[in-house]
Amino acid sequence: MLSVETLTKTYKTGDRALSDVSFTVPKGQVVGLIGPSGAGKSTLIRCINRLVEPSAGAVRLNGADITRLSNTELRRARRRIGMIFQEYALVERLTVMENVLSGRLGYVGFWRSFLRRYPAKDVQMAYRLLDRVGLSAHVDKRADALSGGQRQRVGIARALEQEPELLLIDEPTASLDPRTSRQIMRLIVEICRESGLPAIINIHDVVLAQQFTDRIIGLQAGRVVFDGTPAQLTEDVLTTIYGAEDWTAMRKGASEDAEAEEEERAQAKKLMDAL
Ligand SMILES: Nc1ncnc2c1ncn2[C@@H]1O[C@H](COP(=O)(O)OP(=O)(O)OP(=O)(O)O)[C@@H](O)[C@H]1O
Repeated sequence: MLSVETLTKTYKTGDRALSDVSFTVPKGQVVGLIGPSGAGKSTLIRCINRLVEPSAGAVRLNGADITRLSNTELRRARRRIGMIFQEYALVERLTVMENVLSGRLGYVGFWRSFLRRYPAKDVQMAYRLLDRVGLSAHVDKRADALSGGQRQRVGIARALEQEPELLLIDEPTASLDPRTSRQIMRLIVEICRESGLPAIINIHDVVLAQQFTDRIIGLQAGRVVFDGTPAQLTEDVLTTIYGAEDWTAMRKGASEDAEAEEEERAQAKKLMDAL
């Protein structure tokens, strides 16, 4: 379980990015983190793994307060926090398997990883995970030969190869088309449920967050202004989080995406019927 307690961050510039943010995420729960640009979503994710040092408050992962750890202890704790990124962060010239195995870098010694001699159990786990994310047929391909959706699947398998106790996910679908985005969100949520992993997903796409996550936390100017189920996220709440103008624009964008996709589907059906 993850517990964030009165977390506050003030940058050196004086910007107060987070104010007294508190919530807990139980095992297996997927939380969508939403809010307008500058609300503090990235800062929150980065404070949880201490890529950004919090100014005050605590972050407890299964009991241990991450904000109080020494550098050595922090390195060890970070092994247990899997990150998934918008731009995948793969090593392009390495194979799918090698990219997944790099999730073990925090565990194996330097020479072993340098020589790419991973223990057999790590390799077995990587095969199992690649099968789970649907990439069994692409194990030996170079990362730069994959589609965006396949790359993100490698990113997911690499994070899981760390045997994490928490997943922090930053805009996992921002570089993907709407259909692939839904597949990736579905995969992430299924995996978290089946392995009891808590996850926080920083996500711009409110419709996608509502469709797939268990719970949504809305940030505005560094404060939690909504914490509830997707069903509780009403138009009124969204207007409060984003402001009337921005929410109307976002909603219009989302319905245009859905219309474009419907159109695409109809075209594809016509083509199939004509064959
Ligand atoms: N390194 C930094 N130094 C100073 N201020 C920062 C820094 N990083 C972020 N901020 C400020 O902290 C606030 C929150 O920024 P943050 O990037 O966390 O928001 P966000 O919700 O992730 O935005 P976006 O959706 O645009 O990525 C903003 O006011 C931002 O200007």
